[in-house]
Order: sequence, then structure tokens, then C-alpha cells
Amino acid sequence: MTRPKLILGSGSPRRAELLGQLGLVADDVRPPDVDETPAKGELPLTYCRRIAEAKAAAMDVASDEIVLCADTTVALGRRILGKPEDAAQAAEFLLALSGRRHRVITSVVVRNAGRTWARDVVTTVKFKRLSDPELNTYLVSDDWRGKAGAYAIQGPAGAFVTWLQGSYTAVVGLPVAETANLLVAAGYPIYGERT
Ligand SMILES: Cc1cn([C@H]2C[C@H](O)[C@@H](COP(=O)(O)OP(=O)(O)OP(=O)(O)O)O2)c(=O)[nH]c1=O
Repeated sequence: MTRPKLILGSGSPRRAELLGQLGLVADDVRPPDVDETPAKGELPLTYCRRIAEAKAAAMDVASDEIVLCADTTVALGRRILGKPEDAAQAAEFLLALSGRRHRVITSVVVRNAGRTWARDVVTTVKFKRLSDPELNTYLVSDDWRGKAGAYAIQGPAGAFVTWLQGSYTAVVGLPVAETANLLVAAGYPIYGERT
């Protein structure tokens, strides 16, 4: 049987890089376009899975293709901290995270033309109490732009994380262990013949 084509349904360069950790290069990259507005009162886990599924559902999948989509959501209690609109909102998010634990949820959805496999990975992250210079230097760096919760653990904000329980790669954007399992379940040969 010939190997299916692997389609990365994500515009995130980090997800492509994390796939590379599994020795995989997507045959095609097709960033999905979905409305990421949370529903009123929607809980973070429900939201994250819904968006990841919406991304996968928005893709056209040929019979010889396997598609991989994901969504990463930062949750402070029941509150979803999305991508900040400006520096003031980034500051608000970072101050809310300062000195506390929060959850980072990444939902991964793999699908072929007929079936879907999904997994939610929840990681708890603790931030140190941020000083004014720490906060201001990070805000000036612009690293928070386009990042859920206004930070990226793989950048300078990694220095804010004093403790983590779960999957580091899930916080970055794609949990490699769980993604490997989903791809194997979907019949994609990660560990066997690749021809
Ligand atoms: C918490 C955290 C978020 N992020 C980023 C990853 C994502 O850009 C963003 C979550 O947004 P997503 O909507 O999951 O992904 P995306 O918009 O980058 O790409 P696509 O929808 O095409 O797959 O937050 C990090 O890079 N590191 C982190 O530690």
C-alpha cells in the first residue's frame, strides 16, 4: 500500500517544526480559515476541541490524504485568554497569569476522507510573579503578538515558567507523543516503511 499524503492544516511554523521532531515533513501545508470566536459561556476545553475540529472540517481531504489540525488555548480557570489585540491586552493577560497556575490545552485532530481521530492534551503551567521590568521588557519584545495567552514558552517568556505538568510540546502547539499516536491510529506509517 502506498503511504498517504500528510497535509498540515496549520499556518503555524511551530507545528511544522514539531512534526519535524517526528521525522515528518508535510506533503502540503494548507492553513484553515475558521472563526475562532468563543461561544458565550463556552468552557476552554470544549472551545479548544471545537475549534480544532472546525479547522479539520474546513479542509478538503482527498482519498489518499491524511490531515492534521490543532488548536492551542490558554485557560485561566474558566476564562479563555485568546490572542491579545494590543499591548494593553497583552499586559492584562500577563498580569492575570503572574504568580499563578493556568492550563494550556491543545486539541489535535487527524482525519482522512472517512474518519476522524482527536485528542485533547491539558498542561498546567505556573508563572513566577512578574516584576515590572520583566513585564515591560517582554511587552517591548513583541513576542506576545499572535500568541494565545500573550506568551510563548519557547521564547523569552520561557523564563517566566517555574513549573509545568503535562506536555511541553503541547504548550508550544503540538504534543508530539499524542500526535504520533493519532497518526499511527489513522494508518500513517511513522515507525514502519515510509515508501
Ligand atoms: C501558550 C503558547 C502559545 N503559542 C501560540 C501558538 C499559536 O500561534 C497560538 C495559538 O493559536 P492557534 O489558533 O492554535 O494556531 P495558529 O493560529 O498559530 O495556527 P493555525 O490555526 O493555522 O494552526 O499561540 C506559542 O507559540 N507558545 C506558547 O507557549
